[in-house]
Amino acid sequence: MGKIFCLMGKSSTGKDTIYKRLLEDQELGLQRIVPYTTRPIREGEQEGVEYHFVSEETLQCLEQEGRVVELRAYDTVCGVWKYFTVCDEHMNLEKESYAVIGTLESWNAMKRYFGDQVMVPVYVEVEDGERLSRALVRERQQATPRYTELCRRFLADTEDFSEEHLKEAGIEMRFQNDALDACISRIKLFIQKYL
Ligand SMILES: Nc1ncnc2c1ncn2[C@@H]1O[C@H](COP(=O)(O)OP(=O)(O)OP(=O)(O)O)[C@@H](O)[C@H]1O
Repeated sequence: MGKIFCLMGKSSTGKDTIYKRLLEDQELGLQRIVPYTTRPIREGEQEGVEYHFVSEETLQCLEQEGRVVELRAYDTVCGVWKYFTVCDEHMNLEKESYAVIGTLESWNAMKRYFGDQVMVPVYVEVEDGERLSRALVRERQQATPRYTELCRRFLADTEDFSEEHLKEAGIEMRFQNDALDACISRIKLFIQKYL
């Protein structure tokens, strides 16, 4: 049976960077779970790459079939957009293992759906001052930096990833992302024990 390795952590802890490197690693052979959304496709995006872009009707069908693993709905100025994970025909847990980036909420939902035997948490941490500094460097590079949103997320993280919430979610092991390569090596060794 394959595993699903779920990368979690506060904002700017390096989840996306680590995720890409893990997926590139041929020795691990981890697969991606392409998320679904009901938001319209944007220029430059491709169906099945960033997301599977589906209608509200398709979402309802998937829900009726019991295939929706977790769902988040956002009330935007363009209407309600839903982002969700589907256990679809592309998934083959008998043969493959997967990597995903998750929130604590999606982690809990995936655990309920796939069970403890399948789900493995990979929780990434960075000292707060360093994390804020990395977030700022990244935001400065954006065409329109959104510093208010950066601050909002930074503060929200404290509550979202409180020790209490981590304990409830059964997350004990932590990976410090100080030096990137060393952190990825530690995560790789950890993952290999399950494969
Ligand atoms: N070990 C590291 N040392 C220095 N910079 C790093 C390290 N790891 C990642 N970074 C940088 O920190 C920034 C945040 O990393 P990344 O975008 O991967 O984080 P994230 O956890 O996916 O963030 P978010 O959840 O906010 O999208 C990026 O600019 C990335 O290049």
